Amino acid sequence: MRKLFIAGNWKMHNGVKDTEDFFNELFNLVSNYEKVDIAIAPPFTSIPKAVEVCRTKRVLIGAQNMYFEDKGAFTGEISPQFLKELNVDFVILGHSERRHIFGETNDLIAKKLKKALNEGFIPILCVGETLKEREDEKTETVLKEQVDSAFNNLTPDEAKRVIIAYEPVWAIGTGKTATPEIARDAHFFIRKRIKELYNSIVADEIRILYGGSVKPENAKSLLQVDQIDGALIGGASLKAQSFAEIIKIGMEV
Ligand SMILES: O=C(CO)COP(=O)(O)O
Repeated sequence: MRKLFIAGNWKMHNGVKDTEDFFNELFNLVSNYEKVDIAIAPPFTSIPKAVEVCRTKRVLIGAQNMYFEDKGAFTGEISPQFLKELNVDFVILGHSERRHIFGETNDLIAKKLKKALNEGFIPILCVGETLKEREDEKTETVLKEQVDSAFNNLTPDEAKRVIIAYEPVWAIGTGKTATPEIARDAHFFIRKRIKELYNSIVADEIRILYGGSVKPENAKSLLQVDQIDGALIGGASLKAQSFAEIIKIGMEV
């Protein structure tokens, strides 16, 4: 049985003060959430505050990106060692904004994924097609390329530790959510591919989250789908109230 993973990706929102306020409010709204895993990826500069205020809580704190080298002349990049110093639990890799705004390639993402696993982080690998790719009926081709490239160099034990987030680019920040059927088909395809690359044990264990305009209003219909093992939430994770509502829905499905 895969435990639901409810994660917030704050993107470039919530500085230190807003981070502290968010968690204070969240812990007032939800105290009992042992049935699900909760995770938040704040901006780098808010991570120490998030780790501090969550010290006695069961909330995973993550980074939104990471480089694959430990140190060197890589202006603007963040070393996995620096994240370890901050006690970061997980790292989001290959988010569509990294792929499409900052030009990250499948090859670069694969290197980061291997490094994240070597350093003991839980990686959340994001995959997903653009609207044009979906309209051109290339969704499965794109997902296969992204998955194959990322897992190319991973052992079965490493593969099991990866969390995949299916985030169709056309559903991110647009208010257009994939229907539960579209999400289920994509998750099923990804899990089938993992089974072909490894075996059914890895495929059954790996968690696949859905991301793209998840909100309290649609969370139930998505989270109750058997193939959907949680959510990676952007906009609706910025406010404690809406994130708490989604956690409560996750506890009930
Ligand atoms: O990109 C996302 C999470 O990583 C989804 O963002 P929204 O929930 O704002 O659509």
